[in-house]
Amino acid sequence: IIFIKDCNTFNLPGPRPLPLIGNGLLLLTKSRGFLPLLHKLRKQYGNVFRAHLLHTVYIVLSHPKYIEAVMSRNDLITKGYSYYFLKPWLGDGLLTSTGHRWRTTRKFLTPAFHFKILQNFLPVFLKNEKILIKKLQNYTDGKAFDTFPIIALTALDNITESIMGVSFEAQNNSESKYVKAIESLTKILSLRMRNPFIGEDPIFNFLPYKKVQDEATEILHSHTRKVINLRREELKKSEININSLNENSDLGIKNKHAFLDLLLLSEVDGKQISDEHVMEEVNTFMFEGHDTTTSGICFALYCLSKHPEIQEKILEEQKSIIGDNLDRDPIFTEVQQMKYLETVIKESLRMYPSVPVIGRLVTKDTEIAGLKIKKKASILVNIFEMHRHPDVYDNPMEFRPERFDTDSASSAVNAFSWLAFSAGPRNCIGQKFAMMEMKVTIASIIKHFILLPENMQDIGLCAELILRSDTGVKLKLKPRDKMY
Ligand code: HEM
Repeated sequence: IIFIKDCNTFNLPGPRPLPLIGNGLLLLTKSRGFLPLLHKLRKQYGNVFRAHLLHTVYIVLSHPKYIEAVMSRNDLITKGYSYYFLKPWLGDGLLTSTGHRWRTTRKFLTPAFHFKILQNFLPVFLKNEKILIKKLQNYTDGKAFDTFPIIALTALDNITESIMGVSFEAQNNSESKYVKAIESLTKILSLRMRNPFIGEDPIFNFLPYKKVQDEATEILHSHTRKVINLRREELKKSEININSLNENSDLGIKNKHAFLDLLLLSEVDGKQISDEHVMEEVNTFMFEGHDTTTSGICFALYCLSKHPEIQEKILEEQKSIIGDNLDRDPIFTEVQQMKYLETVIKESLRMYPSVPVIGRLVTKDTEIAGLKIKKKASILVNIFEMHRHPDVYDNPMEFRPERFDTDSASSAVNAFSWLAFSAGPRNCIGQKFAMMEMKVTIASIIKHFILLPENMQDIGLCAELILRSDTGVKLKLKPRDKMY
């Protein structure tokens, strides 16, 4: 009766809920079935539909008309129920927190991602890209291989050495417990998000998944503790203190390891930041800062492997910026000039957004684009579906970077129809960092190799917090002739 009342209250189309379980059975899919299921439901019920998971109503949006109305609001900043599952791992870090805690932390951390600080990370990305290129030389035997585990280590080194200011050289250790723990934990967390029964703590706590989750979380937390302790030791030995953090260098650049140093040395609301808060932010940024860019780089390489002509255009752009000696490292302003490469990355993030679905919780009765939404509803913004919606992008399955060429008359991309980095107050704080890292890494790979497609038809996309593939994001490599 409650569900029938709910259906009427929301006055939205959607599958008919069963007593108690709602649409729980319908949504019980394997990881690779989740995005196709949301696609099927969108086709059946339209750009906004509802589904019930036990006691929670989910409102799924797939069109900019509704999505813009949610993302641009300052009072819709609380994350949806699904983020609850992230708490044992990320606590109240920037991704999962809300209210005063989120506002003060966001304001305090934003300067750490200023472009003047980002310039200092270019040498880190260039150093790690060179180690990656050496490793990739071992994959030129003509066989297809999965790029994900290799790029994940590069991205992990990039985030730890830049914003954390410490080095573990994950790329030189082929087995990274950290990367493996993230993979198994995100699998369990996404299962809990999809499966309402496993989502319930009293059931989950008795399942073997709980033990796997606890073990993986401990591996991740102990790695984070190591990062923090190492940086603490280095700070003790160095001249850096709260006063030097606030001083600008000649270039107007604050301390280059601003992120972790800020957390360790500064005060918020008149108090030193607690150890627990520091842990939560470091866990959040280690995860958000490497798994997302890994997914972004791997799917971009995958798209490029199917488009030799686009690889050539990237190479042409590199020559026009760097000159004929492509072995020379780019400087910061040159990375910013790589506009064509940027359109390639945007187009690849359109088709393969690293974060395919995001959620918000409605904390008071409200109206969104003419829809009356009741308190406690959970909104799912289906970025993946919107990015492939034929009403939003013509021929959406065609890989066409020119869509994002701002000089071209045909580029008519509305600000809210490309949401790879989300938008509004809770957009991605690391987007400039990510774009620079992806440009540096992809440009270097294209300069050294020709990417060839692997013949498999089905890439088995899985929305496991981050977009992955259960078959691996595969391609083949051929060394590029040095004549360029
Ligand atoms: C291709 C790379 C990336 C993509 C596609 C991406 C995408 C996103 C998206 C869609 C959100 C919104 C999530 C939500 O509302 O649930 C987000 C938030 C966030 N991202 Fe990124 N991200 C990327 C890289 C990074 C990097 C490199 C960092 C850190 C250095 C980072 C740190 C964060 C944080 C901390 C948040 C939460 C921000 C807040 O709520 O205030 N991301 N990102």
